[in-house]
Amino acid sequence: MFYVADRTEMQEIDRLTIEEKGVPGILLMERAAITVLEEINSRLKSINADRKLKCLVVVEGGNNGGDGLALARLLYQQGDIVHVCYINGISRVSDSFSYQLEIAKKIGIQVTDHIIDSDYDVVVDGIFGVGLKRDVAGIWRETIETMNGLGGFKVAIDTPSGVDASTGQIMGCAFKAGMTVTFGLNKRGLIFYPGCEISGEVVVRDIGFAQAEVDRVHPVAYSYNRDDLCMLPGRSDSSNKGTYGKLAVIAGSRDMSGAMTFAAEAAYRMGTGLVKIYTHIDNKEIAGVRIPEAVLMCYSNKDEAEQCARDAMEWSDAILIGPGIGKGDAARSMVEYIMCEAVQTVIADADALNIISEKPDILGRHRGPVIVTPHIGEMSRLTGVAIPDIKKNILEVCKDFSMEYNVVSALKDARTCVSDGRDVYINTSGNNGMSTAGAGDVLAGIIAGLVCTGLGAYEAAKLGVYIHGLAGDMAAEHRGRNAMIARDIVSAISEVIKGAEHDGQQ
Ligand SMILES: NC(=O)C1=CN([C@@H]2O[C@H](COP(=O)(O)OP(=O)(O)OC[C@H]3O[C@@H](n4cnc5c(N)ncnc54)[C@H](OP(=O)(O)O)[C@@H]3O)[C@@H](O)[C@H]2O)[C@@H](O)CC1
Ligand SMILES: Nc1ncnc2c1ncn2[C@@H]1O[C@H](COP(=O)(O)OP(=O)(O)O)[C@@H](O)[C@H]1O
Ligand SMILES: [K+]
Repeated sequence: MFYVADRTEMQEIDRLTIEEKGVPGILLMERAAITVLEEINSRLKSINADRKLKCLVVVEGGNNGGDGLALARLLYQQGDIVHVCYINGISRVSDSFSYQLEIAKKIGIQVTDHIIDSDYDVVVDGIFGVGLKRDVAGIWRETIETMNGLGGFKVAIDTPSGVDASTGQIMGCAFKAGMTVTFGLNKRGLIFYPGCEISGEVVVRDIGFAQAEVDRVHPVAYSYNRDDLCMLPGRSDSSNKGTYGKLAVIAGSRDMSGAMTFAAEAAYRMGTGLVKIYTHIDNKEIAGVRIPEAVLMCYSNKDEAEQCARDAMEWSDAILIGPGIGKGDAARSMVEYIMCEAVQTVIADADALNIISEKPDILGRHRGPVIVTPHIGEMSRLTGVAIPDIKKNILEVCKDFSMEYNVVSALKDARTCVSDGRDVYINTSGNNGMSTAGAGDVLAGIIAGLVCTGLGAYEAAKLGVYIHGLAGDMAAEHRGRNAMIARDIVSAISEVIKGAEHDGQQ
């Protein structure tokens, strides 16, 4: 697990380290510059350590610029050719910046207020870091556009200037980096789109912030890496299929049979003991062929659908409802009954969410844990917030919705967020090949499977989203991002989780 900071959290960690622990800011700045130097050297001088680089370092008068000046000095002292462009447009110049500027000038680095056109090997952006507060315009915009037009290896210090460190939104215009070296913690703006697309390779380097300060600030957002697969529930030698849960999948309708099979198979692949599919009678044959491991109960009218919902409630340990059920009377009646009566964990996806959005009070009446898995369009219907506004604030929307309804929400997008209303997981696995029909049904099945095999609702949703992305990455490796389809994601689940399997108590 690693924390992902926003602007204010990072500024507070800076402040606590400097003011309360007494670590001089200038010391942090030197470490920051050394880490960027190391990253540049390891990429451009690994074959020939004597290679002389022609470097442009563009700075403004804040601490990001101070980092830039310290880096310029280190490059110069190791024998590279360095030109510094100091824009000199902001009125409040930081003390550390002034200090660095004095040294730079004294040791003979050329500093001008404009970019000298040349063939640079390295172009460094030390204009704005986490202090960026408003849209980039005027002289700053012109400078960034000029820098984007230059060749060479583009390096951003801490954040590319113009990227909002908290949201990843572009503030008017932004430096397009090949690498961003960011300090202490990763930043939300370097993970969310479009910020992540222009940050290039993101390298997170420690520069001496104390863990105690990070813990005190306790950033709201975090993400997983492969070590977190150890959270997968273990399997016990003395188990039987009842040990790993009974999952009711209420899915599929007359015209939609794929959703139920994707979800059911994904749940089985995650280790669920028994899956029972409740679906329209027209899907009976296809379910038997596509997923013979599942038990089946079918309905052909609203009364029978209601019987199915009652059976699901009595029989199962967890209920997944929604994929492909449509919005007919039978579906509405099942959704309302399950959402209001179930005491076991309910995973509500797809059409269940569309039905709920017409009667949102249903969601407030749940008796057991609820996980909702809307994509942005479904969240827009649930909240009435326009899609572009959700996209800009996906983390807050996810957190606020979860808090309002006391549910776990997995708000699906290229960077899915999962929240329980208190903190937020940001997912970094997955790829654009997953923008394919049925990928969401697979996710719902994976999460349901994790609930059945023993995880709590919040952990199941977070780990499920992470595993789903890894399976998508594996599918892309096998098939390519164009050709992969939802079934390939299901097939890849076993490859993702088999390395992390362990024995354990249930
Ligand atoms: N604290 C530390 O000692 C350490 C900090 N470190 C480094 O410092 C960075 C943070 O430094 P920072 O807080 O000085 O802000 P920074 O990003 O340099 O911005 C400068 C100023 O720009 C201005 N401004 C904002 N938006 C603008 C706009 N659109 N157009 C025009 N002007 C705009 C705004 O000033 P304003 O005009 O609002 O008064 C702002 O104050 C951090 O990312 C890391 O690299 C590390 O070395 C570790 C130690
Ligand atoms: N560009 C992308 N990068 C990462 N994940 C993606 C991308 N596009 C889609 N996904 C993931 O694929 C799934 C698509 O779900 P959804 O939109 O509900 O599809 P469907 O309704 O067709 O099943 C989500 O989990 C989403 O996060
Ligand atoms: K920068």
